[in-house]
Amino acid sequence: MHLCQFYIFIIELVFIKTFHKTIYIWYTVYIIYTLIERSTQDMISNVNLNEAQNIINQDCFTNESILLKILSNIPEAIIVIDINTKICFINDAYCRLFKKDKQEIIGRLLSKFEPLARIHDVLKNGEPMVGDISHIHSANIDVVADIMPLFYNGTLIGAVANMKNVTDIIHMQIELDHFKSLTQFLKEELYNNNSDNLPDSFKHLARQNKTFVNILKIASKVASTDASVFIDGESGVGKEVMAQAIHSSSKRSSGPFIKINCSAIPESLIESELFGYQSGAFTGANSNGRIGRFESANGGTVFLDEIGEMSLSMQVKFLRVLQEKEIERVGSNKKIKLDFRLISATNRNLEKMIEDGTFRLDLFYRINVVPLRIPPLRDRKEDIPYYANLFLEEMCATYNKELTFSPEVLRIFSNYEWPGNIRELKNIVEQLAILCSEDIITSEFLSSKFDKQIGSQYIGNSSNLPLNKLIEKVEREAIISALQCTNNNKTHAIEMLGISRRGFYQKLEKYNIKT
Ligand SMILES: Nc1ncnc2c1ncn2[C@@H]1O[C@H](COP(=O)(O)OP(=O)(O)OP(=O)(O)O)[C@@H](O)[C@H]1O
Repeated sequence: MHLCQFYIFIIELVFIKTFHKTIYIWYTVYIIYTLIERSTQDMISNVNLNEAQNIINQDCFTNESILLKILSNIPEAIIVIDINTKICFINDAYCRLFKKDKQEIIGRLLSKFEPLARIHDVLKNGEPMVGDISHIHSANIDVVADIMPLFYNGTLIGAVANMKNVTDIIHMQIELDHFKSLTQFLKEELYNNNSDNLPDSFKHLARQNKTFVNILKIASKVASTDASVFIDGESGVGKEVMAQAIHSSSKRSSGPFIKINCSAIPESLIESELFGYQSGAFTGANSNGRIGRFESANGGTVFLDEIGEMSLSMQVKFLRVLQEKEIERVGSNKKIKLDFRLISATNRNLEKMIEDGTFRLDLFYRINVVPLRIPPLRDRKEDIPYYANLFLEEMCATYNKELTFSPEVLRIFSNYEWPGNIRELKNIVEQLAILCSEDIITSEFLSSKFDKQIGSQYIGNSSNLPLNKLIEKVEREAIISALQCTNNNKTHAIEMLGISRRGFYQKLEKYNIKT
């Protein structure tokens, strides 16, 4: 449709409108119909093959004016200058990009108003420049350019450049680089192993195991942010303990820590449990209404435990709350804004559940901003004596006793697999503290599940060694173990081993044990 046709259309419309509404509508339909018809005819004439063939037969593609027309219509900005930098040709895209008028610029010297343009370098050395990205000062834009020298009979006579505006891309690239280095910096900060000592809330959670100490360092750093943390690990490894430590060392520590055990809430009660309800919301509801778990976590931390046990319908409800950070109580349509930090945990493989279609990927992304994987106790054996002594101290305080472990028991504990992890260890220590009638807990008090470890604690698979070698091996391991149990306190280790101080130091030297 031509522009003038469009104007006629408007004038006709305005004119007729002053007469009558019905005529106006019919006339509008008529005008639109005729315009569509006319423009269709235009299109057909545009693709008139005979006419096109005639033009081609006139050798149009070698015709200078047609070639210039083609150049003019190319969407990339094109400029041709001669050896003196005089501008000989620019196309329409160039005028648009640099906001220049053809008449104003043709014949002028480019070196006068764009002295730093790369095209001057091509004029100097006759070498092409391909994919060159540069900033054009006069237009304050960034362009990517291909610049070719123009030779005539071997003599350099000028250069041609075609350019594309990449200002937005360059800005995006700069932003991307900025965020890349920021992410890198934050990653290094987060995972930096040589960081300062752990804050108090994390200190007591581990002693020697490097992997776990590093996890604690990450957790302590992330605690100061509001990022969602996702903790996974086998049952009893200490996921809830970790969540508590993060909360305690966060800026929300004075706020509530609300645990929601996803497997413990029946599907029918979920909404009222989580979101609360208004008075009279349903039969049997408390007449004063009740606030839900999310609302009671306001200003603090929500710990979503066993998140892998959630039904898909429950996941949808959770996702909405996490996205919008607002809830509606059952029986009310008033939205309540909430402010809480989310820590979730599971002992299930969520990646596998996503593959199986039983866990939503979008929910996974929302909860899993900083992942923390807690290793099982069998992979951090060096801390077993520490945990055992820590729990024994607690139990002694509870049951008003004074007990210690014999080194042998601590060695047995260190060799056991602990399928129930720290929870199992804590339970065993409590049982022993209750049952043991003597000051020192020896292997006699251990249940039959430790029989394998009792039998092989020193010998292991070395029973084919000659006796003197076997004794040396057992001695060496007993000393190392006593040192581990006492956290390298030599006086206590000597007491545990029941040997003289002199004998202890001789053996340290003999077995090359570094303390
Ligand atoms: N690092 C630790 N230091 C001291 N006690 C710990 C530590 N980790 C765990 N415990 C103790 O072990 C027991 C189990 O810990 P917790 O409940 O945090 O484990 P969990 O991984 O959340 O278990 P589940 O997956 O079954 O919910 C608790 O009694 C806890 O006090």
